[in-house]
Amino acid sequence: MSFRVQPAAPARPNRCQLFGPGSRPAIFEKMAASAADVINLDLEDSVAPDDKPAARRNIIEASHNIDWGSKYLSVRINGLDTPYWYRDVVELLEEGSERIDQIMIPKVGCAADVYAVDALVSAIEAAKGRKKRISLEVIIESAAGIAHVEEIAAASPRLQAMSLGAADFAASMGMATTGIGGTQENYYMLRDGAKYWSDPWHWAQTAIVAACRTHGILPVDGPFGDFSDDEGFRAQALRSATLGMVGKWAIHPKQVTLANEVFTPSEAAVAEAREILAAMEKAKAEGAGATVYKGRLVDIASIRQAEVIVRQSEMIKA
Ligand SMILES: CC(=O)SCCNC(=O)CCNC(=O)[C@H](O)C(C)(C)COP(=O)(O)OP(=O)(O)OC[C@H]1O[C@@H](n2cnc3c(N)ncnc32)[C@H](O)[C@@H]1OP(=O)(O)O
Ligand SMILES: O=CC(=O)O
Ligand SMILES: [Mg+2]
Repeated sequence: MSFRVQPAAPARPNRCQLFGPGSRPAIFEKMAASAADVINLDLEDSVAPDDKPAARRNIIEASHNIDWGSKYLSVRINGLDTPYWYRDVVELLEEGSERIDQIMIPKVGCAADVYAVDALVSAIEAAKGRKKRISLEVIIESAAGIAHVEEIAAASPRLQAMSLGAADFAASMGMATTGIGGTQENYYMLRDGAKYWSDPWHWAQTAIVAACRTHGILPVDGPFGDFSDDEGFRAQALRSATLGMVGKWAIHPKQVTLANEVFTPSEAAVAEAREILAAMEKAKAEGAGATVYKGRLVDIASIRQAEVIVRQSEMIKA
């Protein structure tokens, strides 16, 4: 480990972030009753321009009137290139209740984008005497966002989470696809006439995970657009979890269970992790730094790997 120790990410479950348009208040109660850890009420791309003011009102009212239970309540504001974002922040924090936990900033391209929102949030909190310190989350969904991902991750002590937004990311990168996440028909290797599909989101995900882990932020996989394709969602989510992401968005309620399943360590995985820890305790007592578990090497690094799984499981149960 570097002399600069890797900070821990916020210790709260973030297995599924359920989205819903702020212009559709009829679904807010259903979102609150869902099994998602995080709720994202949207003011951005799922809300038509003429509906933005009404959507703000709906979200402000819902922050006062709906019982959101223990959910982490986040509101996605509009991008900093629009005329809407400052009113989103001002109205939400001047009139919204203390129940709002977080603001999500879309299409972040550099650290200064986060700094600008942080400054506005800080001023309103102080002016209004708000008690709860609002946290921030960002979406990496542009060429600039991925190019500056590390400085963005370091941009504010308020920053808790960072998602990959596959739809806007694909558009910004000029990718030849209209698919939101998952396997892309034309992204394959060819060998002896057989196609082997590859993952075009992989490099962006790993860049996000590395930036997040460096700065103690939760890395999250964004939307999977085809909500009729459960197996496609599961495959994408399993890849994300394997790479170190802690959760995934749901853009339809049926994706919540799928995300929770993938991002909750299975009993078998936890049992195995505990066995590895026990095997290493025994090795340590015998003066060894490495031993054999089920025919394979485990050593002191295996302790750290196993602890990731045990910690995740205990945090979810708490
Ligand atoms: C690329 C991005 O930026 S993604 C993030 C922004 N996008 C969003 O927020 C979109 C979120 N999702 C939605 O708006 C909707 O789910 C849609 C438009 C995709 C589909 O909506 P519908 O056509 O109503 O879906 P469907 O008929 O299958 O809904 C089934 C039930 O779930 C409810 N429901 C639909 N969406 C949601 C939701 N996001 N949260 C909670 N409940 C929901 C419906 O009201 C319906 O309830 P009912 O059985 O009591 O009648
Ligand atoms: O905002 C999300 C995206 O995929 O774009
Ligand atoms: Mg987007």
